[in-house]
Amino acid sequence: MMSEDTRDGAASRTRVAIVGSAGKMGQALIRLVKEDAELELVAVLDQGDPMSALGAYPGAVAIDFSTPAGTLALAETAPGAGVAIVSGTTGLDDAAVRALEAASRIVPVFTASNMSVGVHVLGVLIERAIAMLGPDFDLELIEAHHRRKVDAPSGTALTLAAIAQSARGGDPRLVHGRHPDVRAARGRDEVGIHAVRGGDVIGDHTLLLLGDGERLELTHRATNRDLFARGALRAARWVAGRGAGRYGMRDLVGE
Ligand SMILES: NC(=O)C1=CN([C@@H]2O[C@H](COP(=O)(O)OP(=O)(O)OC[C@H]3O[C@@H](n4cnc5c(N)ncnc54)[C@H](OP(=O)(O)O)[C@@H]3O)[C@@H](O)[C@H]2O)C=CC1
Ligand SMILES: O=C(O)C1=N[C@H](C(=O)O)C[C@H](O)C1
Repeated sequence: MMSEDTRDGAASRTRVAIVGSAGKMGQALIRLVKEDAELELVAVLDQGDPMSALGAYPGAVAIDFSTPAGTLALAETAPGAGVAIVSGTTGLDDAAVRALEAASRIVPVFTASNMSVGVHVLGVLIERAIAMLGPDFDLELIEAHHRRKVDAPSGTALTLAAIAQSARGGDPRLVHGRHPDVRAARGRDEVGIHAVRGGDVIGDHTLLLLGDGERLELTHRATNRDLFARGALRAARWVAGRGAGRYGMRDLVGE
């Protein structure tokens, strides 16, 4: 754990700690926080650093892009430290999900599987398109990410699939990929979901709405990780000083 000295005049700035600081997102966040006059970087934590160090920064916001274990440790520590949470970590296990929920009864907890406003808008468009097209269009979601991503499907794909399932109604089941052993036509009440991994793809998400004689393709492509970092910093500014509770992109940008 490295502590950063508080600079003169820092009192009015939002103090942030970065969890997962040595990672791809952590590094982007540190760079952008240092460029932002409204933010003050007070601590950086990565694998092996004691989360208890957050106890020195009550009122700060911990921004977490790490792993399920990192998120769990943060969620267990932040309430006692009086630190708000902004977490973008995906592929969380039940323990981390439960710990975030428990933490939100004591401190503000902002979570989003994707901190891009564009992806939030994609979710709104998906909801609207499904409502307007009706049940005769088949829904298949495809995501692509870099070769180092460990969770699949992406958190974003799961969020968008849940939006699609809810908009379709009737409890359609999520079908992961198509397997050669399963010889069957596509069911009507399915949402297909497919993960592609390779190269340096930052993050692509497409919902195919496949009808008879026509199809729609709703796509978001991220071309830079700063996109997600900027969203997380906006969330950190927004969440600082709020009451305990659970918050997300809808609270930040509306709809
Ligand atoms: N919501 C969003 O908008 C976005 C979400 N993400 C998600 O954020 C997460 C991180 O992504 P990315 O930065 O690409 O991943 P990286 O693997 O590059 O970085 C994760 C970092 O967290 C560290 N870490 C592991 N365990 C802990 C722990 N217990 N405490 C603190 N730090 C820990 C890792 O250390 P070590 O390498 O030693 O394990 C690593 O330095 C992923 O879940 C990803 O899906 C990513 C981009 C956008
Ligand atoms: O691991 C990544 O890189 C990303 N993860 C998030 C996800 O799982 O949805 C968001 C973004 O697509 C990049």
